[in-house]
Amino acid sequence: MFIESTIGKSRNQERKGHIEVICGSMFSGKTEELIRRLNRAFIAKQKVEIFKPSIDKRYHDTDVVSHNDNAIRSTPVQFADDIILLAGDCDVVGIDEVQFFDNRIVHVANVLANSGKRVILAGLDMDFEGNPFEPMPQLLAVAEYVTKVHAICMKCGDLASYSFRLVNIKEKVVLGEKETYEARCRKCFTEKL
Ligand SMILES: Nc1ncnc2c1ncn2[C@@H]1O[C@H](COP(=O)(O)OP(=O)(O)O)[C@@H](O)[C@H]1O
Ligand SMILES: Cc1cn([C@H]2C[C@H](O)[C@@H](COP(=O)(O)O)O2)c(=O)[nH]c1=O
Ligand SMILES: [Zn+2]
Repeated sequence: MFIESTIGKSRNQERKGHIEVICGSMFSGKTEELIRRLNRAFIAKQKVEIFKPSIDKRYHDTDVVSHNDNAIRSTPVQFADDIILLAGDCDVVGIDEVQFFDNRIVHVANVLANSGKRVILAGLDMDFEGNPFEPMPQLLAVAEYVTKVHAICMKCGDLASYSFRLVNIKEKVVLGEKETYEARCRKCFTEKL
């Protein structure tokens, strides 16, 4: 469990920026955990700005929505660099589906954290082939705090780290939910490859 006791100081105290990454497979609870942290920042009366890539319109045009229907308002952005201006003077920046941004998101996360903001990023660490999903490896490298969450394997009930694609499409980016992907453990993921 991620411990927040040393972070998220109130607005009047001196703030040190940092980067948190929440990663894992599909259905592992990344968005739930992002929403949980952001809601606690709201409760602490911190100024929070939330973004997602505009490509992600699965559940809602603007809101960040989890697979179990938790939602939080967000601003969709096309380019990672847009986030720097839009974040303004906020204390906390949350970004979901970071795997859909290009490598500029690494620079953007560093700029925001260097200016004193708490930056919380959630995204897939692996694609449907089990390869690292760029730019997540770079974000994991620059983050101060990394949380890997796990889904439940739909084949055997073990912990799952992989997102198995159920349809025969080879492009890396294919938006979808349960009809297109299922969470699997390493054994169940690899035996079907
Ligand atoms: N195979 C699964 N393992 C765990 N949770 C699942 C699974 N399939 C559906 N869910 C649901 O997905 C929710 C997590 O959704 P979400 O936070 O959107 O995940 P992520 O952002 O990692 O895709 C869980 O609380 C649960 O209700
Ligand atoms: C594995 C994989 C996933 N995607 C897409 C499918 C979903 O639209 C998102 C992941 O959403 P979640 O909040 O993590 O459930 O990414 C993809 O485009 N390519 C892939 O390889
Ligand atoms: Zn399994």
